[in-house]
Amino acid sequence: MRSYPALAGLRIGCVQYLNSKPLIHGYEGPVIFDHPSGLARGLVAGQLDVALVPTFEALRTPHYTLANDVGIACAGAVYSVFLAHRGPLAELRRLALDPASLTSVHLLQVLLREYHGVRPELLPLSAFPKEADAALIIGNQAIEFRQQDKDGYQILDLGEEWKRCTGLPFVFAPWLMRPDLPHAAEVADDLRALKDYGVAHLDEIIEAEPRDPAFTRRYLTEHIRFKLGEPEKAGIAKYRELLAKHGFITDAQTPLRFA
Ligand SMILES: C=C(O[C@@H]1C=C(C(=O)O)C=C[C@H]1O)C(=O)O
Repeated sequence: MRSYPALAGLRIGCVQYLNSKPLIHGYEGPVIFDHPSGLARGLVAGQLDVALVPTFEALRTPHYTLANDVGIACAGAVYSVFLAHRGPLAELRRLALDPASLTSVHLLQVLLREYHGVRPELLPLSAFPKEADAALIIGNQAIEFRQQDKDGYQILDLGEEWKRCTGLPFVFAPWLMRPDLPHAAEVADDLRALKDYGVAHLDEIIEAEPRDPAFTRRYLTEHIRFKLGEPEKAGIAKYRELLAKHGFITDAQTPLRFA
C-alpha cells in the first residue's frame, strides 16, 4: 500500500456515501465522515484542512484550492441524485429538499428555473410526501429509494437532465483545501494517488459493500465518475454562470485555483 505523506496530520473530511468510497478507500489515517453540507460547514469553520465538499461551496466562496483531476462527477445519468415527482414539472408547486446537499439543491433550482420555467416553494425533506409534491434526494438514501417501491413517482435524474440541457458533465464535489494550507500541490498529488488506488481496487470496495455487487460496480463505473478534467471544468463554469444568473452566488469572476 502506498503511503500518503502530504496527508499526514491533516484534518480530512470525506462524504459518507458509497459514491466517495473509491476516493478514500486506500487511506489508513483518520477521516471525518459527514454529509456534504456538514463538511462544507466544517471547512468554513476552519475545523477541516481538506474535504470533499459540494461544488456549490467552492463557487460561493471561491478562495479554496481545488485538487485537479479528481472529484465526484457524472457525464449523464448519475442515478443517486434525482427529483422524485408526479405529473408534469411545469405543475410543481411544493418541493422538498435534502439538507445534506448543497450542490444538488442549487442544481435542481437552476434547472427548474432556467429550462422549465418553474419556481416551486421550498420545504424540508421531512415534508415529503405529505405537504410536498416532489423531493430532491441524494446519496445512499437516493439509491435506497430507487431500489424500493417508488410508489408511482417519476424520477428526474439530475445528471441526465444537466447533460440534456447543457451537453456537459457535472461535478458534485471536488476536494477543497483551506486557502492557507501549505504544500497544496503535494496534498493534491496524494489525493489523486488515492483515487488511482481506489479505482484500481474497486473489487475490494464492491466486495465489502452490503449491496448487489453488479449494481455497485455499475454505479461506481458507469454513473459516478472520478475525473475532473477540462470537460468537467466546463460543466463547473456553466453551473457557476447559471448560479450567478439566478442569484445564488455573487462572485462569478474570481478564477478557481487548482493544484
Ligand atoms: C452524486 C452525489 O453527489 C453528492 C452530492 C452533493 C451535493 O448535492 O451537495 C455533494 C457531494 C456528493 O457526494 C450523490 O449524492 O449521490
